[in-house]
Amino acid sequence: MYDKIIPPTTGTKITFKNGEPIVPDNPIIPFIRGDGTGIDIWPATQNVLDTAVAKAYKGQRQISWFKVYAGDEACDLYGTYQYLPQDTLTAIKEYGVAIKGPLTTPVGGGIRSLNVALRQIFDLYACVRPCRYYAGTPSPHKNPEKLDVIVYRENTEDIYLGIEWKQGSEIGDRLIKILNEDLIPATPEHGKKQIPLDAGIGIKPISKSGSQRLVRRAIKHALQLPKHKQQVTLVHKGNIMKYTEGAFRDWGYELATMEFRQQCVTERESWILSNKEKNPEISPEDNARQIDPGYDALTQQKKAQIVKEVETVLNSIWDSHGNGQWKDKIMVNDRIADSIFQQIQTRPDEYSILATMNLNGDYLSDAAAAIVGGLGMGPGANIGDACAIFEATHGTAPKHAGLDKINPGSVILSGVMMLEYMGWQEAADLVKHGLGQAIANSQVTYDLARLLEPPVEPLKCSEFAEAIIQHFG
Ligand SMILES: NC(=O)C1=CN([C@@H]2O[C@H](COP(=O)(O)OP(=O)(O)OC[C@H]3O[C@@H](n4cnc5c(N)ncnc54)[C@H](OP(=O)(O)O)[C@@H]3O)[C@@H](O)[C@H]2O)C=CC1
Ligand SMILES: O=C(O)CCC(=O)C(=O)O
Ligand SMILES: [Mg+2]
Repeated sequence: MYDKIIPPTTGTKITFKNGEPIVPDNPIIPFIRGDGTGIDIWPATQNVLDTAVAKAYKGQRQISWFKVYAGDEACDLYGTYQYLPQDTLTAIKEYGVAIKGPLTTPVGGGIRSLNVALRQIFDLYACVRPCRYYAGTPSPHKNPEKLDVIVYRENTEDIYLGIEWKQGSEIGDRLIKILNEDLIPATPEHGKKQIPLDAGIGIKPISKSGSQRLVRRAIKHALQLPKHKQQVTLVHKGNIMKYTEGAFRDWGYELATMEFRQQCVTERESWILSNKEKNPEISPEDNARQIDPGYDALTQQKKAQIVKEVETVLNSIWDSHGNGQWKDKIMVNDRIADSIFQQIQTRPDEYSILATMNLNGDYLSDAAAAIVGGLGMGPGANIGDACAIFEATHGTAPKHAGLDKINPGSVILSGVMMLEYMGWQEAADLVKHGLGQAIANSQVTYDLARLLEPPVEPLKCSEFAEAIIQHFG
């Protein structure tokens, strides 16, 4: 079955039922060490996870790690350009749950991202990146503890599908010609627009099914959160990209109000309902005026549309959502992407789950991680219906590679997400506690040490892992 790797002789595989993992006490879990600082981070992570599992379950549960290869390490073993060998894909498919360090992607030319390829191959459509604050972590923000969000990033489409043509390539030029001469003129709303003849071209597909399965998972996750965090914000740049990003928003609302009608209320619905709660006699027109501040300046047709929206909401959900019942439902709202970048800084406590398309989520997860202490504190999970791969938000940080210096926190916390996904909450809690205590004691790596006031002597990557373990208690 395998060419150059041998699975552990003990342990069994994780299986899936209805999209959920069924985990034995001794699962075999493939891991990819990763390029660059992966060489430092992975041993530190494995040490912490194994010690936590041993302490929590006293030998009754244990992970059998299965080393598989990707990136530079894979080329060393399998030969030149063998960045993602079939062995690795076979192992992840067979064992279902895996964890990885970061992998290098060259800019401009060269191979396409191995990280993205893994997500696409295994259809890991939800990239889940929680950003929460650990007390004592230095941050450029005054109140970083107010940010407690989970970026739910669509992980398989958008421009990450990687369908693009280089400037000057034969097919790229043909495509521009067809668009300029045929397709754009045939679309009246595009007027006389033309694509510059010396452009590179990329395609941005956003599908209804892809958007809705992501939002479905985000809403299901919101249902598990404490009441005050039960909110899903659809993040988009739909004012500019109407049929991709705008459609993502519309499909998100459609899913929330069709599939989760009893559990969800949209922000606009909540305004309509609360207007009537405050003034039971309010006319649909006055209600419409209050939800749309520019109402009086609108055309008759637009006004009629909003009045109709008010009437429809009151007729369809007043009984189930009115009289304040909506306050116990999941709030689904939307924000324009550029605005959400400032909102998570200026009004962080107003947000919980941020459902995004691929590119926006990539940007937003780095930005949110920065608020709570930087990329060393940004874990992540790529989740599908029959597979999950856990990995940090950050990349290979090559300038720090091999120095036993980098912060392993993000991969360790990705391991925590994996333990929680497996239902091994006791071990996950030990790691979270140990990490929280280490940081609270200013036992931190260089990235956090340099921000502390006064600065402290940094721990090495491996020493930070040991400090976490010491604080298991
Ligand atoms: N999923 C993946 O595997 C990902 C892979 N990549 C790839 O990684 C490579 C390098 O990307 P790059 O743009 O440099 O981004 P990186 O995320 O690798 O690093 C950028 C900077 O972020 C800080 N940083 C990153 N990781 C940590 C950490 N664990 N602890 C503390 N600080 C950290 C460092 O800042 P400072 O030096 O200031 O301390 C580092 O120089 C590229 O090839 C890219 O494509 C990128 C993102 C994700
Ligand atoms: O794959 C890469 O090189 C970058 C991916 C990335 O930035 C991310 O997933 O956050
Ligand atoms: Mg990124």
